[in-house]
Amino acid sequence: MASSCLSFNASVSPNHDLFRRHPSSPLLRHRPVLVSCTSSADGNTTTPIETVVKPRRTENTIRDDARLQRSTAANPFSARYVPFNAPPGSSEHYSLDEIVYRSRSGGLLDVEHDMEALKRFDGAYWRDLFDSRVGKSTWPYGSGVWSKKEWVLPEIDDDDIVSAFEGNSNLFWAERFGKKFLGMNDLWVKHCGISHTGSFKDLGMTVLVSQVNRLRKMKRPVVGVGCASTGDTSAALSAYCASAGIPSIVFLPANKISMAQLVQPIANGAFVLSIDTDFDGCMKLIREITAELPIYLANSLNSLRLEGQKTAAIEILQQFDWQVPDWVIVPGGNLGNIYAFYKGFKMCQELGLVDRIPRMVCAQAANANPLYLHYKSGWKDFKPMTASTTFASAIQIGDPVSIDRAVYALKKCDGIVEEATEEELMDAMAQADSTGMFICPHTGVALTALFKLRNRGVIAPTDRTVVVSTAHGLKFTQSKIDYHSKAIPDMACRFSNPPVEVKADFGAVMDVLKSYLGSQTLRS
Ligand SMILES: Cc1ncc(COP(=O)(O)O)c(C=O)c1O
Ligand SMILES: N[C@@H](CCOP(=O)(O)O)C(=O)O
Repeated sequence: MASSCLSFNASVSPNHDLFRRHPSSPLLRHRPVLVSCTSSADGNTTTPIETVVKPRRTENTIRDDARLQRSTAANPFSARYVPFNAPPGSSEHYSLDEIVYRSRSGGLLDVEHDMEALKRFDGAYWRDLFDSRVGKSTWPYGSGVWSKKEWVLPEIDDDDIVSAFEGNSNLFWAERFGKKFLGMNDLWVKHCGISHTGSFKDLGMTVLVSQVNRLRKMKRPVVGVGCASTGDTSAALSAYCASAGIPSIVFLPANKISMAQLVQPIANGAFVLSIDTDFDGCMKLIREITAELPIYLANSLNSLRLEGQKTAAIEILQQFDWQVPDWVIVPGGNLGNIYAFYKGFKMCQELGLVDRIPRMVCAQAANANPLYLHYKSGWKDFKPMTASTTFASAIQIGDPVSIDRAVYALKKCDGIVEEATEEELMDAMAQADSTGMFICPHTGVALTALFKLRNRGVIAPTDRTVVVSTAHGLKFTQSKIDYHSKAIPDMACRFSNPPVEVKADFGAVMDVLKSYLGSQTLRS
């Protein structure tokens, strides 16, 4: 039975930042106080632990502060690798300190948490704990990922964590876009791209690079960390590695990523290989290379990444004050993220923070749509494909490594797969931008899925719907320039807004302004 750790006048917790404030703090005087608990040997009862909150020394860094306040009590939480969707009775498992990406049978792995240990604390405990850490600068909980550390990498030492205080991204109420284009009143955009390196990959990379940092301190054979990338994984990997002083190696498909993405690993000092193939070709190569050389694999084939990415789902629930949205729409490429979202929602349900999970939609570009075709075939045979060029270049992937994870997640949440043509995704991006957003083409793919599901009446006007925006629009300005200058062959660019060229002359400027203002008056 889970025991609530809420009590009044309780002693302070050694484990949790909430209690790093002095207990007489006015903030704590009139509210229930979380206490940290140790478990009894039988695992059924929990006991509060007392700790002394030591005063901060001015020469301390936030890491020193965290070290000072650290608990001496044994950490009751743990996690390990198991085969993904293992058959009942399977005993195969690996320590997270092992370097392993595949199960014995060659299948995917998953990080399995000791759910019984986590269940000794009830949903209210976890909600309050996570809420108490938001908006603080306490190491490492100032990060939206590490504020959920017990559910992510419970055993890592805070000192080994490499974090840019990622996560805690804004959940934007898309009021005007929802009303104007969809007749919706409860549409939200989770801006995962407003982040350290401009995409949701930071959430997973902080976890992976932290674990690598730990492995290197343990003298495990990891000389560098490598990935194949369509531009966002490489940016995140190189930034987190640079911050920890770890060499990073990135395999990029030549001429297939944006200039802004290409310059990120270059600036962060990564060893950048521009390879004359597509992403799937790069992925195949990095898998072969990491099997031969002491280079740790950083793509989402490595299930550690998904532990960080799943916190975006927990964050959405938290931002809605633990109310569950009806729909969450995620653009999909290599297909790790859709499973990460499912896992985050599912853990919240299993641990009693919420009572249900949302339905999810995975949105793909029609030019790179192997999951969509698989879904349309009634989940019959999965056929990898050669993906064609798409403005949503970060999801130009034809042979996604996490196909099994994605299918599992979508089946479990009664999910849907949709696709977007180039014209649809570019129009949707322009429409969103015209209401004050500045989204990436991948988010345009997700918005197209929303348009289609609204038009078919699958998503109702009042359904609370979250569209996950996966990268910052500033990484993809060339696609916006092409669209607004109507420079795309066979595309009407219906929502383009090209600049008006005018002579440096008062009369000429007056003329164009009068005509513009007239058109505005007529429209309103
Ligand atoms: C901006 C962006 N959106 C969406 C995705 C798709 O995520 P996933 O590969 O986890 O499906 C990626 C990467 O693949 C991406 O970089
Ligand atoms: N969009 C990704 C593609 C690789 O995905 P990953 O999640 O497996 O690393 C990128 O930016 O490289």
